[in-house]
Parts: sequence; structure tokens; C-alpha cells
Amino acid sequence: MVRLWLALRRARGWGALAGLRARPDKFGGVSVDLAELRRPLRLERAAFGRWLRGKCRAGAPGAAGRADAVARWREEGRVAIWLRIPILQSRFVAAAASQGFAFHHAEQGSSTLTLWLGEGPSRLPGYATHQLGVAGAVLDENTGKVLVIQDRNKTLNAWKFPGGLSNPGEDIGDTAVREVFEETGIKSEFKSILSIRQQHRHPGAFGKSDMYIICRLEPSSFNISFCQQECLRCEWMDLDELARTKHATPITSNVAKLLLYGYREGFDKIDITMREFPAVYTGLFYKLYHRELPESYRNFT
Ligand SMILES: NC(=O)C1=CN([C@@H]2O[C@H](COP(=O)(O)OP(=O)(O)OC[C@H]3O[C@@H](n4cnc5c(N)ncnc54)[C@H](O)[C@@H]3O)[C@@H](O)[C@H]2O)C=CC1
Ligand SMILES: [Mg+2]
Repeated sequence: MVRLWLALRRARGWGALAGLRARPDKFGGVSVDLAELRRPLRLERAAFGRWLRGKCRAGAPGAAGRADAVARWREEGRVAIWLRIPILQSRFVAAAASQGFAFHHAEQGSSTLTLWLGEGPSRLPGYATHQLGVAGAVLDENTGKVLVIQDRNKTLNAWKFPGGLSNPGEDIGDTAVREVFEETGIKSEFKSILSIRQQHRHPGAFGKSDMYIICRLEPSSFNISFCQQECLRCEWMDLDELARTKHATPITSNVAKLLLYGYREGFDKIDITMREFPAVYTGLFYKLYHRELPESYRNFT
């Protein structure tokens, strides 16, 4: 009899759920990570579905592997369930979806699904809403020339500042400096932010919103060696000419005029500069970007 029970248990994979933990969060939800399954291959998709539905009797008391998972969390007054599923265990996604779970987000190696159990519409925060692109307006103050490119992959060959998408965890200024170097071979240093463009439903952002920041950079090398895959043309152009030409993208045109104003009247008129501070999270720092604040106001108490 015991043998039969064990055989049944093994066949259905219920034992694989033992040891799975439900971790409460400070908002009243619970998180379950299927990466914690000890023998994921032994757990059948249907068995997982039954466990979620609350029709199996697997696992130890107190563990997430006990019966009535969703119903029990609902009774306990949990407001939400976060379910992380490693990509190789993706067969469980459909089982969870049939219980009302929906995708919250996916990373390269896993997806996270959520189910809102609380009163009224879901109050769970969404995932990433924007992609970030950063360009560098590299101005050689000695010659009044600015570095411009034409993209190889665009139908309209308009002049623009070199730039591209930010990598995860990358500072705005670092993206500008890196992209400028990769696309043109020019080395530069971050000075300030000049403009921020927000565009919703951007076709190049998979229909999401796009933030496009243009930074003012100071060059430390001048010999162009541009990337043949990404750029059609690249040159140092008179800032006056860029501000006047019709062959520039509208954003480039506007920012060229702003940069010209700063070049003539003083960059303090246009710069959004950066200061770094320790974050409340131990060991981390953040960067604060704002217009120049006089010393007397910085120390204002
Ligand atoms: N007004 C302006 O001056 C313009 C501003 N932007 C902004 O610049 C930022 C993006 O800059 P980019 O130079 O485009 O990024 P980027 O410099 O990071 O280059 C993107 C690379 O990905 C490749 N790529 C894109 N989609 C692809 C696909 N489906 N398959 C294969 N390869 C693909 C491209 O060919 C390119 O090599 C965005 O924020 C955008 O809004 C873009 C164009 C013009
Ligand atoms: Mg680019």
C-alpha cells in the first residue's frame, strides 16, 4: 500500500513540490519561485495545475507545496501571488494562466506571472514602461564644430547626433560616451544633459514609450573612424550650419540651436548638470540631474 502511494506520488510528481516556499512580501503578497523545485522534471504540468487549483495533497505543511495553494492564500488574505518560472519549466505557464495568472515580465532566463487576489482592480506595479536612448552632442569648442552622423539603416538620410540604447544598469553619460565611441571612434567626456524627449507608442521600442536624452560631451580625440555597419556618413560640422540645415532630424535641429545658444552665451544657460549622492540603500549611489544650484542654496538649511 505504501509502495503504491509512493509510486503514485512519483508518477504524478507531487513529491517534487515538497520544499517549495511561499515567501510573504511587505505588501501582503506571496512569491513562489519554481527554480526551487528539487526535481522539476518529475513534476507534470497537470500535477502542477491541480496543486494550484488545490486538488492535490502534496508537500509538507507550511510549505507552498501543501494543498489548496491559491484558495488558501486567498483565505489568508494575501493580496497577490508572484510566480517565477525558469524558462526550461515554461510548461507551467499555461497551467498558471488557466488559473487566472498573467505575465508580469520576462527576463532572459525566466518569466514572472502574477495573480491579484485583493479587493478591486490590481494595484500591482507594472514592469518597465520605457526604453532609454542616449545621444552625444560632441562640441569642439576650439573650432565650433559638432560631431554628426547619418544612420545607415534609415530611409531618410538626415544628420543626427551619434547615440543608441542604454545598457541595463548603465549611467546616462556613460551610454552617450560609449555610443559616440562605438559609432564614430571619437573619445569624449560627459558634461551635461541638454534635452529629454518622451515619445509613446514608439515603433523602435516595440510599441512602448521611448525616452531619448541628448547629452553635451567634450571631445578628447578628433580623428573620425566611424562604424560602417551603423553609419553612412560621419563628420565634424559647423554648429551654425547644423542649426540652419534642413537635412537634420527635427530633434537634432532644435538641440543644435540650443547648443549654439549655450556656446555663444555660456553653457550655464542650457546645462542640466549632474551630482552624485549616496543612496539610502547601503553601498549604492544615485545621480541627480538638475540646473546649476548656487552654493548658497545648496547649503540652505
Ligand atoms: N531624432 C533623432 O535624432 C533620432 C533619435 N533616435 C533615438 O535614438 C535611440 C535609439 O538609437 P539607435 O541609434 O537606433 O540605437 P543603437 O545605436 O543602439 O542601434 C541599434 C542597433 O540595433 C539594430 N537593430 C534594431 N532593430 C533591429 C532588429 N529588429 N533586428 C536586427 N537589428 C536591429 C540596428 O540596426 C542598430 O545597429 C532611441 O531612443 C530613438 O528614439 C533614433 C533615430 C533618430
Ligand atoms: Mg545608434
